[in-house]
Formats: sequence, structure tokens, C-alpha cells
Amino acid sequence: MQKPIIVALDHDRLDDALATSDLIDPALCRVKVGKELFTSAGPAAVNALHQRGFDVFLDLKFHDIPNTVAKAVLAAADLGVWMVNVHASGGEAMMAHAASALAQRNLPTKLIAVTVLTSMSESDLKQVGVDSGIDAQVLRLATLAQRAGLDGVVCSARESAALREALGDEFLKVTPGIRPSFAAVDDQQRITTPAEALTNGSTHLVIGRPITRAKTPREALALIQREVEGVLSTR
Ligand SMILES: O=c1ccn([C@@H]2O[C@H](COP(=O)(O)O)[C@@H](O)[C@H]2O)c(=O)[nH]1
Repeated sequence: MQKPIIVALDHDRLDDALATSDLIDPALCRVKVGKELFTSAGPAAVNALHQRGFDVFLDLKFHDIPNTVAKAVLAAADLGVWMVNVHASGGEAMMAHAASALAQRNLPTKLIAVTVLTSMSESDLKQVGVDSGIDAQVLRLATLAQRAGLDGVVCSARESAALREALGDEFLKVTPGIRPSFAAVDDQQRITTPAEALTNGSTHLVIGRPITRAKTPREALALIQREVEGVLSTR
């Protein structure tokens, strides 16, 4: 597996995002542009990161009717992004429509679906009417996403082993909620360390504040890379 680390460039100014990106080697890591940066800087953020040689995960978590989501996914793919996502709770028809829109135009952009946000606990999920528990809900939504023809899901690394068992190694498990031992938990609920995530079968680790809010982001990234390489070298 190559380049499992995706650095979340969660900044509201393009200058700050590019300053963080200057600490990252595009040969070793990918980057994520989310709602904060895309709302403030738009496609210019994606273009600037492409010019610097990065694969970009555009994390806008589309959730709407099938036609609207498919068109938004196509617009993202036309920006040349490596990966884009939707919310699996939008349903199988919505996900399948988006996947087939990409396939019809032979676009290489990977399409994945968010299962249950890593900031949610069992009781948060109950509050929104899901009583089956996180593990069952993640598996249910990931199974739907695979049936709809998506490349993988966003889940917490606590669920990666069960998804690997049920849906295979090739189905992507893109996992935020990664907290190295030196980092604060913040608003995340279902966390693991980078090493635990890889051991559980995560294919990609999304990491933001442990790097962007670190006193020395370069050192934080280097520590994470060392931890990741420690696991990968045993494979
Ligand atoms: O379930 C999800 C889906 C997306 N995210 C995004 O990942 C990063 C995590 O950032 P940290 O600073 O490392 O917590 C952030 O951009 C979220 O929007 C997620 O955390 N959980």
C-alpha cells in the first residue's frame, strides 16, 4: 500500500493551507480539502495543490437527491481530484447514480461514502434515531456503498477490521479520528493511533489537527510518518 497518510488542510485561508502543504512531500502524503478551505478559497485551492504535485481528496460529503449529487461529483471530478465523497445515508440510489455518472465518462476519480461520522458516539447515533449501534450501522452503510459501486467508505479505524472481513482488502477504508499519542482528542469520539489504524486494516489515515495545530507541524508529521513506516515495514 502506498501513501496511506492524507493530511487534512483545514484552514480558512489558502495562504495558510499552502504553508502547511509546503511541509509535506507529495511523494509521501496526500492532502484533503474540506468544507472550510473550499468554502473560502474554492477550486483555486485544489488547483494550487495540484500544481504542487499533490493528490487531492475533496471532502465535501455531498448529501442530496441523486441528480444533484451526481452532478456535483462530476464537477469535482472535472477539477481532477483524486477522491471525492458523499454521505452513504443519502441511500443506494443516490450513491449508484453518482458512481455510474463517473463510470459513463470514464473518470478515474475515486468515490467513497461517509458511514457514521467519527465525532459520533453510540448515544449521538441513538439521538438521530439509529438504535442498532455504531458497528451495525457502519457495516450496513458500507455494504450499501459497495453494492452501489463505490470504491470505499469513510469510517473510524475501530470499524476497519470488521469491514475488511466483510467487504475485502480492496474496498477502501479511509479513516479520520486518528490521534497519535501526543495529540489532543478534540471533538473526535472514535479514535485510534496511526499504528492501530493500519493494523486494523485502514487503507488511508486522515489526519488534521494533530499536524496543523502542533507547535511544530513538521515534527508532528515526521513522528506520524515514522509510526506508519514502522507498521508498513513489517508487512
Ligand atoms: O467521519 C468523519 C468524516 C470526516 N472527517 C474529517 O476528517 C478531518 C479530521 O480532522 P482532525 O483534525 O484530525 O480531527 C476533518 O477534516 C473532518 O472534517 C472526520 O473527522 N470524521
